[in-house]
Amino acid sequence: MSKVLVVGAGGHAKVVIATLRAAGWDVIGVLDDRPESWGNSVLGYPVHGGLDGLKGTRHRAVLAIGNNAVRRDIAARFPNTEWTSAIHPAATVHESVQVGPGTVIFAGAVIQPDTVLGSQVIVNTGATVDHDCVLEDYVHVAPGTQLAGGVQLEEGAFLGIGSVVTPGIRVEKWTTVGAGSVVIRSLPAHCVAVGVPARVREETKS
Ligand SMILES: CC(=O)SCCNC(=O)CCNC(=O)[C@H](O)C(C)(C)COP(=O)(O)OP(=O)(O)OC[C@H]1O[C@@H](n2cnc3c(N)ncnc32)[C@H](O)[C@@H]1OP(=O)(O)O
Repeated sequence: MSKVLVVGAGGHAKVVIATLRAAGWDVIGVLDDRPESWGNSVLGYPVHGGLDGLKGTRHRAVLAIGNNAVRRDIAARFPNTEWTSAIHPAATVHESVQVGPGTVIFAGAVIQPDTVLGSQVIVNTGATVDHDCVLEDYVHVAPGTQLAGGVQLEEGAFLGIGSVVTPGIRVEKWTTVGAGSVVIRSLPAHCVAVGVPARVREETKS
Protein backbone atom coordinates (compact mmCIF):
# COMPACT_ATOMS: atom_id res chain seq x y z
CA MET A 1 0.00 0.00 0.00
CA SER A 2 1.32 3.45 -0.87
CA LYS A 3 1.76 5.83 2.02
CA VAL A 4 0.26 9.32 1.97
CA LEU A 5 0.11 12.38 4.24
CA VAL A 6 -3.06 14.46 4.54
CA VAL A 7 -2.75 18.25 4.76
CA GLY A 8 -5.58 19.91 6.70
CA ALA A 9 -7.44 18.69 9.78
CA GLY A 10 -10.96 20.00 9.15
CA GLY A 11 -14.19 18.39 8.02
CA HIS A 12 -13.07 18.15 4.40
CA ALA A 13 -10.08 16.10 5.58
CA LYS A 14 -12.45 13.46 6.95
CA VAL A 15 -13.87 12.88 3.49
CA VAL A 16 -10.43 12.93 1.88
CA ILE A 17 -9.21 10.33 4.40
CA ALA A 18 -12.30 8.18 3.83
CA THR A 19 -11.67 8.41 0.09
CA LEU A 20 -7.99 7.52 0.43
CA ARG A 21 -8.75 4.54 2.65
CA ALA A 22 -11.47 3.26 0.31
CA ALA A 23 -9.00 3.60 -2.58
CA GLY A 24 -6.42 1.50 -0.72
CA TRP A 25 -3.96 4.18 0.45
CA ASP A 26 -2.09 3.90 3.73
CA VAL A 27 -2.72 7.21 5.52
CA ILE A 28 0.26 7.95 7.77
CA GLY A 29 -1.05 11.07 9.43
CA VAL A 30 -2.28 14.63 9.14
CA LEU A 31 -0.49 18.01 9.09
CA ASP A 32 -2.12 21.33 9.94
CA ASP A 33 -0.62 24.75 10.74
CA ARG A 34 -3.08 25.39 13.58
CA PRO A 35 -1.29 24.45 16.84
CA GLU A 36 -4.62 23.73 18.54
CA SER A 37 -5.08 20.76 16.20
CA TRP A 38 -1.73 19.17 17.07
CA GLY A 39 -2.10 15.98 19.07
CA ASN A 40 -5.72 15.60 17.98
CA SER A 41 -6.79 13.05 15.43
CA VAL A 42 -8.97 13.02 12.33
CA LEU A 43 -10.88 9.78 11.79
CA GLY A 44 -8.32 8.17 14.08
CA TYR A 45 -5.27 9.55 12.21
CA PRO A 46 -2.98 11.75 14.36
CA VAL A 47 -2.23 15.38 13.58
CA HIS A 48 1.57 15.34 13.77
CA GLY A 49 2.23 19.09 13.48
CA GLY A 50 2.52 21.93 10.99
CA LEU A 51 2.97 21.91 7.24
CA ASP A 52 6.71 22.36 7.46
CA GLY A 53 6.62 18.59 8.05
CA LEU A 54 6.22 18.35 4.27
CA LYS A 55 9.75 19.61 3.75
CA GLY A 56 12.11 16.77 3.12
CA THR A 57 9.44 14.06 3.35
CA ARG A 58 9.58 11.40 0.68
CA HIS A 59 5.89 10.64 1.11
CA ARG A 60 3.18 11.79 -1.21
CA ALA A 61 0.49 14.13 0.13
CA VAL A 62 -3.06 15.28 -0.50
CA LEU A 63 -4.29 18.79 0.18
CA ALA A 64 -7.49 18.32 2.19
CA ILE A 65 -8.68 21.91 2.38
CA GLY A 66 -11.92 22.98 0.72
CA ASN A 67 -11.03 26.65 0.23
CA ASN A 68 -9.66 27.11 -3.29
CA ALA A 69 -7.33 30.04 -2.58
CA VAL A 70 -5.84 28.29 0.44
CA ARG A 71 -5.10 25.19 -1.66
CA ARG A 72 -3.44 27.39 -4.28
CA ASP A 73 -1.28 29.13 -1.68
CA ILE A 74 -0.15 25.90 -0.01
CA ALA A 75 0.64 24.25 -3.35
CA ALA A 76 2.80 27.29 -4.20
CA ARG A 77 4.51 27.10 -0.79
CA PHE A 78 5.53 23.47 -1.28
CA PRO A 79 6.47 23.14 -4.97
CA ASN A 80 8.53 20.00 -4.35
CA THR A 81 5.74 18.02 -2.69
CA GLU A 82 4.39 15.15 -4.74
CA TRP A 83 0.64 15.79 -4.60
CA THR A 84 -1.36 12.69 -5.34
CA SER A 85 -4.89 12.43 -6.69
CA ALA A 86 -7.54 10.33 -4.93
CA ILE A 87 -10.59 8.77 -6.53
CA HIS A 88 -13.22 6.98 -4.45
CA PRO A 89 -14.00 3.52 -5.85
CA ALA A 90 -17.69 4.44 -5.74
CA ALA A 91 -17.10 7.30 -8.17
CA THR A 92 -17.57 6.67 -11.89
CA VAL A 93 -14.80 8.22 -13.92
CA HIS A 94 -14.52 7.42 -17.63
CA GLU A 95 -11.13 6.14 -18.72
CA SER A 96 -10.67 9.15 -21.05
CA VAL A 97 -10.91 11.65 -18.19
CA GLN A 98 -7.65 13.44 -17.34
CA VAL A 99 -7.06 13.93 -13.62
CA GLY A 100 -4.38 16.36 -12.47
CA PRO A 101 -2.13 16.06 -9.41
CA GLY A 102 -3.78 16.58 -6.04
CA THR A 103 -7.29 16.31 -7.47
CA VAL A 104 -9.87 14.45 -5.37
CA ILE A 105 -13.08 12.80 -6.57
CA PHE A 106 -15.50 11.69 -3.88
CA ALA A 107 -18.08 8.90 -3.62
CA GLY A 108 -20.99 9.06 -6.01
CA ALA A 109 -19.40 11.52 -8.41
CA VAL A 110 -19.78 10.79 -12.12
CA ILE A 111 -17.33 12.20 -14.65
CA GLN A 112 -18.06 11.60 -18.30
CA PRO A 113 -15.77 11.16 -21.35
CA ASP A 114 -13.13 13.64 -22.43
CA THR A 115 -13.45 15.85 -19.40
CA VAL A 116 -10.21 17.40 -18.15
CA LEU A 117 -9.58 18.08 -14.46
CA GLY A 118 -6.60 20.27 -13.58
CA SER A 119 -4.54 20.13 -10.41
CA GLN A 120 -5.98 20.42 -6.89
CA VAL A 121 -9.57 20.16 -8.14
CA ILE A 122 -12.32 18.91 -5.83
CA VAL A 123 -15.25 16.99 -7.31
CA ASN A 124 -17.32 16.59 -4.18
CA THR A 125 -19.82 13.91 -3.17
CA GLY A 126 -22.36 13.02 -5.86
CA ALA A 127 -21.40 15.80 -8.26
CA THR A 128 -21.83 15.06 -11.96
CA VAL A 129 -19.54 16.45 -14.62
CA ASP A 130 -20.66 15.56 -18.12
CA HIS A 131 -18.69 15.13 -21.36
CA ASP A 132 -16.03 17.54 -22.57
CA CYS A 133 -15.94 19.74 -19.48
CA VAL A 134 -12.77 21.52 -18.37
CA LEU A 135 -12.21 22.19 -14.67
CA GLU A 136 -9.05 24.20 -14.27
CA ASP A 137 -6.69 24.17 -11.29
CA TYR A 138 -8.14 24.82 -7.79
CA VAL A 139 -11.79 24.45 -8.89
CA HIS A 140 -14.23 23.02 -6.31
CA VAL A 141 -17.64 21.68 -7.31
CA ALA A 142 -19.60 21.07 -4.10
CA PRO A 143 -21.82 18.05 -3.39
CA GLY A 144 -24.60 17.44 -5.87
CA THR A 145 -23.45 20.00 -8.42
CA GLN A 146 -24.48 19.12 -11.96
CA LEU A 147 -22.49 20.26 -14.96
CA ALA A 148 -23.86 19.68 -18.46
CA GLY A 149 -21.57 18.93 -21.39
CA GLY A 150 -18.82 21.31 -22.45
CA VAL A 151 -18.85 23.47 -19.33
CA GLN A 152 -15.62 25.35 -18.58
CA LEU A 153 -14.76 26.32 -15.04
CA GLU A 154 -11.72 28.52 -14.93
CA GLU A 155 -9.07 28.50 -12.20
CA GLY A 156 -10.39 28.74 -8.67
CA ALA A 157 -14.09 28.72 -9.53
CA PHE A 158 -16.32 27.46 -6.68
CA LEU A 159 -19.77 26.03 -7.37
CA GLY A 160 -21.98 25.78 -4.28
CA ILE A 161 -23.91 22.72 -3.25
CA GLY A 162 -26.59 21.61 -5.68
CA SER A 163 -25.82 24.18 -8.34
CA VAL A 164 -26.51 23.45 -12.00
CA VAL A 165 -24.71 24.67 -15.12
CA THR A 166 -26.21 24.36 -18.61
CA PRO A 167 -24.23 23.21 -21.70
CA GLY A 168 -21.21 25.13 -22.95
CA ILE A 169 -21.21 27.73 -20.18
CA ARG A 170 -17.95 29.30 -18.96
CA VAL A 171 -17.46 30.41 -15.37
CA GLU A 172 -14.38 32.60 -15.27
CA LYS A 173 -11.55 32.67 -12.71
CA TRP A 174 -12.23 32.71 -8.97
CA THR A 175 -15.97 33.21 -9.31
CA THR A 176 -18.38 31.72 -6.74
CA VAL A 177 -21.78 30.32 -7.65
CA GLY A 178 -24.21 30.14 -4.72
CA ALA A 179 -25.87 26.98 -3.47
CA GLY A 180 -28.78 25.83 -5.62
CA SER A 181 -28.14 28.36 -8.35
CA VAL A 182 -28.73 27.63 -12.04
CA VAL A 183 -26.12 29.10 -14.36
CA ILE A 184 -27.55 29.62 -17.85
CA ARG A 185 -25.21 32.42 -19.01
CA SER A 186 -21.44 32.60 -18.74
CA LEU A 187 -20.14 34.44 -15.68
CA PRO A 188 -17.23 36.90 -15.46
CA ALA A 189 -14.20 36.47 -13.23
CA HIS A 190 -14.01 37.39 -9.53
CA CYS A 191 -17.68 37.66 -8.67
CA VAL A 192 -20.42 35.96 -6.65
CA ALA A 193 -23.49 34.89 -8.60
CA VAL A 194 -26.66 33.47 -7.07
CA GLY A 195 -30.20 32.49 -7.92
CA VAL A 196 -32.28 30.91 -10.64
CA PRO A 197 -31.11 31.98 -13.11
CA ALA A 198 -27.78 32.95 -11.53
CA ARG A 199 -27.05 36.68 -11.57
CA VAL A 200 -23.96 38.50 -10.38
CA ARG A 201 -24.59 40.07 -6.96
CA GLU A 202 -21.09 40.99 -5.87
CA GLU A 203 -17.59 41.49 -7.25
CA THR A 204 -14.69 40.10 -5.24
CA LYS A 205 -10.98 40.90 -5.08
CA SER A 206 -9.52 37.42 -5.24
C1 LIG B 1 -19.32 19.18 2.01
C2 LIG B 1 -19.44 20.69 2.01
O1 LIG B 1 -19.95 21.28 2.91
S1 LIG B 1 -18.78 21.52 0.67
C3 LIG B 1 -19.16 23.23 0.90
C4 LIG B 1 -20.46 23.60 0.25
N1 LIG B 1 -20.73 25.01 0.53
C5 LIG B 1 -21.60 25.71 -0.15
O2 LIG B 1 -22.25 25.21 -1.06
C6 LIG B 1 -21.71 27.16 0.26
C7 LIG B 1 -22.37 28.01 -0.83
N2 LIG B 1 -22.45 29.35 -0.35
C8 LIG B 1 -23.48 30.18 -0.65
O3 LIG B 1 -24.42 29.83 -1.38
C9 LIG B 1 -23.39 31.55 -0.01
O4 LIG B 1 -24.70 31.94 0.36
C10 LIG B 1 -22.74 32.61 -0.94
C11 LIG B 1 -21.25 32.31 -1.02
C12 LIG B 1 -23.32 32.59 -2.33
C13 LIG B 1 -22.96 34.01 -0.41
O5 LIG B 1 -22.52 34.07 0.90
P1 LIG B 1 -22.56 35.52 1.65
O6 LIG B 1 -21.70 36.49 0.90
O7 LIG B 1 -22.23 35.25 3.08
O8 LIG B 1 -24.04 35.99 1.40
P2 LIG B 1 -25.21 36.34 2.46
O9 LIG B 1 -25.60 35.13 3.23
O10 LIG B 1 -24.78 37.57 3.21
O11 LIG B 1 -26.40 36.70 1.49
C14 LIG B 1 -26.36 37.88 0.70
C15 LIG B 1 -27.61 37.89 -0.17
O12 LIG B 1 -27.50 36.87 -1.17
C16 LIG B 1 -28.60 35.95 -1.05
N3 LIG B 1 -28.06 34.60 -1.27
C17 LIG B 1 -26.98 34.05 -0.66
N4 LIG B 1 -26.78 32.82 -1.13
C18 LIG B 1 -27.75 32.57 -2.04
C19 LIG B 1 -28.05 31.46 -2.86
N5 LIG B 1 -27.30 30.37 -2.82
N6 LIG B 1 -29.10 31.57 -3.70
C20 LIG B 1 -29.84 32.68 -3.74
N7 LIG B 1 -29.62 33.78 -2.97
C21 LIG B 1 -28.58 33.72 -2.14
C22 LIG B 1 -29.11 36.13 0.36
O13 LIG B 1 -30.46 35.75 0.46
C23 LIG B 1 -28.90 37.60 0.57
O14 LIG B 1 -29.92 38.31 -0.11
P3 LIG B 1 -30.48 39.71 0.45
O15 LIG B 1 -29.29 40.64 0.44
O16 LIG B 1 -31.54 40.06 -0.53
O17 LIG B 1 -30.96 39.41 1.83
